[in-house]
Amino acid sequence: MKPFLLGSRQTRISSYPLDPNFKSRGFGLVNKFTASMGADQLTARVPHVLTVAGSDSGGGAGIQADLKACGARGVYCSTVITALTAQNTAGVQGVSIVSEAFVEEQLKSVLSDMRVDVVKTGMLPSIGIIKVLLRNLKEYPVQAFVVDPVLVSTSGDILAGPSVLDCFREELFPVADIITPNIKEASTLLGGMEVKTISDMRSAAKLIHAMGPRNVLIKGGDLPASMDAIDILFDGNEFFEFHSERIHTQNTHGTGCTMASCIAAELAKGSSMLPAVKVAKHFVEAALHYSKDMTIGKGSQGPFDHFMKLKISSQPIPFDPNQLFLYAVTDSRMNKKWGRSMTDAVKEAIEGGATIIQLREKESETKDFVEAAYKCLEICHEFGVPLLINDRVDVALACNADGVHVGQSDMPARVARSLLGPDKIIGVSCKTPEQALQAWADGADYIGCGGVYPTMTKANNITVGLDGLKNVCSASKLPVVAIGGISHANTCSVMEIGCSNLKGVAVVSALFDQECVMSETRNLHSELRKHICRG
Ligand SMILES: Nc1ncnc2c1ncn2[C@@H]1O[C@H](COP(=O)(O)OP(=O)(O)OP(=O)(O)O)[C@@H](O)[C@H]1O
Ligand SMILES: Cc1ncc(CO)c(N)n1
Ligand SMILES: [Mg+2]
Repeated sequence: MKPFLLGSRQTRISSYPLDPNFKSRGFGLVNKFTASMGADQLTARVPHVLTVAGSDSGGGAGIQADLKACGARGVYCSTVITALTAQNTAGVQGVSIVSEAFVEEQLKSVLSDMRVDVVKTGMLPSIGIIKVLLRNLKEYPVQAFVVDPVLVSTSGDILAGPSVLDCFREELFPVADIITPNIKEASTLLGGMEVKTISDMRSAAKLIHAMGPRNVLIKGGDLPASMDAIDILFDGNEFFEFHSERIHTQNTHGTGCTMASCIAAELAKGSSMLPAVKVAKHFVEAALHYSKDMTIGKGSQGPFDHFMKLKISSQPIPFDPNQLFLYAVTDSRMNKKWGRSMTDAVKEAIEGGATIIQLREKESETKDFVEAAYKCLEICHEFGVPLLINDRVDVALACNADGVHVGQSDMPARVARSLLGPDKIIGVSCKTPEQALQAWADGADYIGCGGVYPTMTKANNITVGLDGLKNVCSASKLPVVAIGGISHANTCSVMEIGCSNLKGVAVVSALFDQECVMSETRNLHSELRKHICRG
């Protein structure tokens, strides 16, 4: 990924909206609600973008893109719908324009009640709707006004006819803090002027700036496919070029709406214009990259995944207590001793029957750990086996592992849960009934109890014995896996303590400090199965 090439000199862009010198173009710095707010309310404020745009039934562009972009960027988004479109991945099949009166009713409902920081517009299909909007913004001033002059969809369908062009140029643009035309829109706004190169984009930005907006961003998504995706920002003094790698995908439906919403969201959070555009550009690039192979419909142009969560491979494997049956914990020192990579160790253990894997890496650099964890996750998911990371919540997040295992002196399970969300697996090492109850209260999924027997793997570890294990199991509301010095030889004694929530054994040396990981895992698996048969 290439760095952004921002202009060599950094011109002053009004630091917005926290800079008291900043004056929004059209609607003044202070919204009625801000002025009447106490300090307490200000500290608890939620950044808020109101989008005034059309609905896309396909969910990729328009209002739906705006909601998702703001949600992904941590900003509240309210919506005033100007038109309904029947739209999908093939194009626009129909448009139904909302009446001016009802657009006004929606505007009043939102603006008279909520504190809106930034208004962003998309599809504004009639002069009447534009005028209603401008009138209401005068009555309810906001801090910034972002205009995406939507005219034609990428599929070539008209979303706002030529009749609105004069009103755009004469009334809307002069009060906008930024307008964000794509190449075709820039050309149309300039009476058909050719916009095909970076140099054309610069000329167009300058000419459109003369129509009155504070900033003009010409988006280059539709430049020839061989070029990087380059956008040009002109603030009246200086040009800034934003370069990103062109992602080879058809899933670009809604990139423009998303870009403008993301700029609006950053402004609502208090950013100034230049960093807001930069963040928006990064966001669109990352989301396109993530979604490049996604399929939603039969048509040629798909939407992208704003939350970057839809890929099957990124879905965590849900927790099932039976996964604790044969719990393999890899050990970096043992792998080194036997000349194995972490991935080889994981693969062999899974092929031998391991039902869950934990990576316990005490030695390698974080970069190498993350890289190896990625590869292990791929292998684990090929077999439907969850992958947990010992101690390192950061590594689990970075490689999107299925969860973590934390000890009593690691990150508290409650904090890990808030960072990892409700779906990831969290295990906690416990030696006492009190710790087991705490783990349950903190939102853990299972307990690792031990050392059951003395072990060389963990220095200075207190051995709780079979009695300690029994105490923890009896007190625990969570499933338990026994750990510490467990091998083929003593597995039966462990599993026969008579606690139904003891679901399996976790092993390190018995699998990995051995010549053949796969056959040792297989042997242990058959030993465990004997217990099931008896139980
Ligand atoms: N294939 C791509 N790879 C990387 N960035 C892209 C790609 N296509 C578009 N972009 C970027 O996405 C943003 C939106 O630009 P684009 O020119 O596609 O807007 P648009 O035509 O208004 O979008 P749409 O009409 O699909 O909502 C810009 O930052 C652009 O550079
Ligand atoms: C509703 C709507 N707004 C904007 C666009 C432009 O992407 C679209 N395709 N549909
Ligand atoms: Mg486009």
